[in-house]
Amino acid sequence: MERLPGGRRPRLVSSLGLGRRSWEVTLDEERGRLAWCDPRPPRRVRGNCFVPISEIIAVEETEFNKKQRNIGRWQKMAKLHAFTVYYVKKARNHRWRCSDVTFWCVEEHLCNQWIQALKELLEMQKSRPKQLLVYINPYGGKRQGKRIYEQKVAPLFSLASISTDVVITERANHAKDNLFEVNIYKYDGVVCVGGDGMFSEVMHGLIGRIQKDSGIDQNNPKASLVQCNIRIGIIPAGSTDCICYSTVGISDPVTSALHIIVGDCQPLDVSSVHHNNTFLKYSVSLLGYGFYGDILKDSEKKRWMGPMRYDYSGFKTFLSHHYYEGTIAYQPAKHTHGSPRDKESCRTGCHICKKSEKQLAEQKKEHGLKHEEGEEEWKVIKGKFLAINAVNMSCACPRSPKGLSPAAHLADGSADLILVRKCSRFDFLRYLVRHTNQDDQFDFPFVDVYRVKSFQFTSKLSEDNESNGMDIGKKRFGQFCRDHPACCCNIVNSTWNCDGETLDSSAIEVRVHCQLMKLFARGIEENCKDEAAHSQSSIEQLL
Ligand SMILES: Nc1ncnc2c1ncn2[C@@H]1O[C@H](COP(=O)(O)OP(=O)(O)OP(=O)(O)O)[C@@H](O)[C@H]1O
Ligand SMILES: CCCCCCCCCCCCC/C=C/[C@@H](O)[C@H](CO)NC(=O)CCCCC
Ligand SMILES: [Ca+2]
Repeated sequence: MERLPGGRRPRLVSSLGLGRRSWEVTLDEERGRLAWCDPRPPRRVRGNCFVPISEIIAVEETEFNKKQRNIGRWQKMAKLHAFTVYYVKKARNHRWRCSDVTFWCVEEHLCNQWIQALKELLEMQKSRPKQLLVYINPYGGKRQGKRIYEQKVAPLFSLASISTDVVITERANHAKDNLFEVNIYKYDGVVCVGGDGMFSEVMHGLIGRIQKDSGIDQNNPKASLVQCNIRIGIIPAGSTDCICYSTVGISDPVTSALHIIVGDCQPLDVSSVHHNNTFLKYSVSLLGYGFYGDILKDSEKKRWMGPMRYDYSGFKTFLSHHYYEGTIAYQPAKHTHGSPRDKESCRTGCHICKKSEKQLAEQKKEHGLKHEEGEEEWKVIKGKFLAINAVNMSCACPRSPKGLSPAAHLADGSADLILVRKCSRFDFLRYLVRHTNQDDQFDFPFVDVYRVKSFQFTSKLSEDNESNGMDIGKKRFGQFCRDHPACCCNIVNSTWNCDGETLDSSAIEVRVHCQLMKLFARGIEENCKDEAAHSQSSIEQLL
């Protein structure tokens, strides 16, 4: 066997046919890649290509005649043997596609040797799922979930030899209830086909099931929750698909399916939301009061409009320009090094999230499962707000590719609390427009942003009701402030939008749980010029 530079020993090096030419193909186990190079490349064509083994989807013996173009004299001289390697091809804007390359040779045993070596290496990729539980919401987004799964995702899972149990949901909460009944521990992951609402259901089912099995009471706001190690994969087929977009960089079913196949793992912070020692919900993307709560409440009546409902209700809510009075108390996130005003965003392998992971592991070692509530200071803010948004991630989505808080981290154990105070309609519009361009949306005197590990909110109305008893008269006399009829000050409460679902209570207590769950994703990759993608395009010129 030949030696590579530095005396390293490749697993296999052979001269194999690719198209009409003979290539030197190397399976380099140490560098973890399959490489092929043309010893005599035609002018202006680069003759080196490689695929990381971690991004190979499958390898299959190929019936040569079916797959190949005319390869000239070789075909006439002997029976040829071939194998095809399916791999991830990275395209623009974080989009992944399944590409393939077929190598051929005359000796059957050489072909088999290659297939076996590649299969052995794929078997060694221990983070790849073998068995998945799939929930499909047939009514999410544009009602394409079932078609998307059957046409785009299932064939890839089957190519990668992943076996699946598929449940097509028949009602809301079907998936969540089902996760309390099935043996979840036999699966390497759970896949949801739908939008953020469907993801939320599956997350509640999984986290809830793990706490139940571990004897943790979710109603205790101070409980130290048990991490969920069964990863969730999101095949986007909803209206906003913010969680998929913010963790993968694109909302595209094939890209997400490939991240699942290669066994990516992205930890995710989860916020628990309580009211009066009662558990309400978990949130991973947006907890929004005021503007986003009102949009959601209005849009729920317009579900039949599909994804367009958010534009319609967004416009209506913008015109109504309601603001709400209340008090926020928060604990700053001192453990994390970033700030919401950072220019750098959370990306694959983020060092800030890695630090939090280390801290979490140390905490666990020291205190076991016991929760250590730091006696850290609470800061209190009273005011009139158009929007109160708490985000655990950037909340990037196709409507706003940089999101509500562009520098928020996926797994640092903190949330960004954004307070948009009473301002004119024009200023609020300027603020919204900055979500769609490169300007800083926090650079306004009426916008404040804090990185927090927990917060509480009470509306003025519930504070007044608590101190005076329920003032029914106030409610009956219409919903606007009687002292200032034109001021848009709303004496009824807004609603909390919790990852796209409304909460029943306006007074809430929120705590961020660092890396409580994991996704089949790797965060957003830096936009580097990908060497492999370059080489691949030159192969295509050759074939
Ligand atoms: N078979 C079903 N019938 C009715 N509702 C369902 C069914 N299956 C799931 N649901 C519910 O539908 C809600 C919305 O689903 P989903 O998130 O997939 O779509 P969406 O609302 O269009 O997208 P997004 O959440 O991204 O805005 C979920 O909260 C889920 O509980
Ligand atoms: C003049 C143009 C101004 C445009 C401004 C655009 C700003 C868009 C920011 C979008 C932020 C989305 C946050 C994600 C929230 C999800 O958890 C939730 C569930 O899917 N979606 C909504 O509540 C749906 C929320 C829909 C908001 C429109
Ligand atoms: Ca976070």
